[in-house]
Order: sequence, then structure tokens, then C-alpha cells
Amino acid sequence: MEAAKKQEALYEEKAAGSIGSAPAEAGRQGEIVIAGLGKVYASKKNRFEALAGIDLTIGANEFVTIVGPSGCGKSTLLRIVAGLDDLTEGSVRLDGDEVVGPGAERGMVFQGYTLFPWLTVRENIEYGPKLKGVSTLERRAISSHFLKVIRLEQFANAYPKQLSGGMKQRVAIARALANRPKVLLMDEPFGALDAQTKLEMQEMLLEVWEKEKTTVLFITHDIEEAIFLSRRVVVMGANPGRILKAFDVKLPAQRTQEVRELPAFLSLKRELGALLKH
Ligand SMILES: Nc1ncnc2c1ncn2[C@@H]1O[C@H](COP(=O)(O)OP(=O)(O)OP(=O)(O)O)[C@@H](O)[C@H]1O
Repeated sequence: MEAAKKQEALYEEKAAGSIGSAPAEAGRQGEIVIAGLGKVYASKKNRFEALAGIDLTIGANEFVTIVGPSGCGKSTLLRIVAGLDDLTEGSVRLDGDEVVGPGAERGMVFQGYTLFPWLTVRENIEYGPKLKGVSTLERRAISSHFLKVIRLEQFANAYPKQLSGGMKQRVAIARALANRPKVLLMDEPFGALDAQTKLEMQEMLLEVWEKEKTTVLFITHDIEEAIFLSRRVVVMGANPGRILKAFDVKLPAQRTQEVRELPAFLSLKRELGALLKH
């Protein structure tokens, strides 16, 4: 677990230093094709099939959420797409290129706050571009843009410990976006937030997604969050981790809190709830 945390904290560093990763901004597509993916965790004594036969295509600029019971392999799948874990079978491609490790064209946001405590908010956002050798002036422009996007301009010089959980996650999103990734991979980013902050963060994320035009692959335990945010909800089952069913979310493109009352929202919530009970 500790090792995973360390990897998460250093994701940016690995991504920025990755060899052969396409310049994140080039073309800005972001289609992910997962084909026949399998993952086995094997040690001397044990062999555990965590994922089997995963086929999933996520279109460029699509917002897809994965839900599923605890332990069904959601994080494992996301970490493989991020290049933090190896797959055992099959392939993951981003715009045709096989994923073989972390890359700047994929930004990650985790549930745990992975900001650098010794850097200010602005410096955290500029971290990836700095590693890539982006000039000071350009970095300043990037961080100013994203401070505005996440509405934290007033906190540019604050340190993470001075921020609330929601604010920290906003900075984590800005930090991931500062690399101009094609894809944003989000592992329960709002899981630790209180209910009200969570709603605000969901709205902000949709705003960001519309503005920045990235593909989003998002993991959550929260069915309502999945429906509210995404254009497609993928349900996974366990033993081995696999895709049970995918649902198109037939709601207005403009998501306001009122969509939660619509019959289409409520019936999908019921359907997903029933599927996840089994
Ligand atoms: N490094 C590892 N070695 C062995 N088994 C592992 C390892 N990492 C994860 N697993 C196992 O793989 C399975 C899937 O774990 P994963 O964390 O991907 O599930 P999840 O769906 O994200 O769970 P949760 O919703 O609780 O976060 C679990 O049974 C877990 O114990």
C-alpha cells in the first residue's frame, strides 16, 4: 500500500520524464482502447486473477465512469491505463499507441491528497511543466490559467496545509491539467469529501471537462455521482474483475442539480443499484 502511495505521489515526475510519450497537446485526441485485458497478481504462494477479458473503448473527450463493488479491480484497471501497473494479457492503447508506462498525456488524480506540502498552490500546479522544461514565463501563464479555472486565484501562494480537502483536490485537478493531458484518470477523487463539497466539486469538474476537452475515466463508489458526471457508466463485477454492463446516460448535456430528479436519472439509479447488489 505504501509503495502504491509513493508511486502516486511521484506520478507527475514519472510522466514528465517518460520516454517516447507523445507531446500531450499534439492533436489532443484521447481515445483509449482497452482490448482483452487481464491482470494476474502472482507471488510464490498465490495467484490471484484481478481482471479478465476487459474490452472497453473510451472515445476522445468522452466522460466514462466505472462503478463496482469493493475489490473488483477498478483501481487496478485505472493504474494499468495510467501505466503504473503492468497488465498480464491484452493491451491498452491511447490514440493507437500502446501504453507501456506513465506519460504526460495522461493526468492522474487520486483520492488521497498527493500535493507536495513544501510547495505553494501555484508551485504545485507548475510542477509538471517545470519538469518538462517549460519556461518560467510560460509556466506562470499556465498556473494563472488553471488557478482561475479552479477559482483559487486568492490562494496561489498558500501551502496545501492551509487548504480544505475540496480545495486540495481542486489543486490536484489543476496540477494534472497543467500538463495539458489528453486523458484525465480519476480514482475516487471526491471520496473523502463531505456531501456538499462533493456536489460543488462535481459541478466544477464538469465545467473543467467542457472547457479543457479531455477524455475522463473516473472511478467512484457513488452511483449518483457516476450518473451525474458521466456520459456512460460501466459496471464491473468481481472474481475475476470484469465488465458486467455499460449504460449510456440519457440526460441533458448541461448537468444541473435538477437532473437528479428526472425520471431517467432515477430509473438508471435503480437499475445500477440492482445490478450492484448481485
Ligand atoms: N499489489 C497487489 N498484489 C496482490 N493483490 C492485489 C494488489 N493490488 C490489488 N490487489 C487485489 O486485486 C483486487 C482488486 O483491487 P483494486 O484495488 O483494483 O479494487 P477496487 O475495485 O479498486 O477496490 P476499492 O473499490 O475497494 O478501491 C483486490 O482483491 C486486491 O486485493
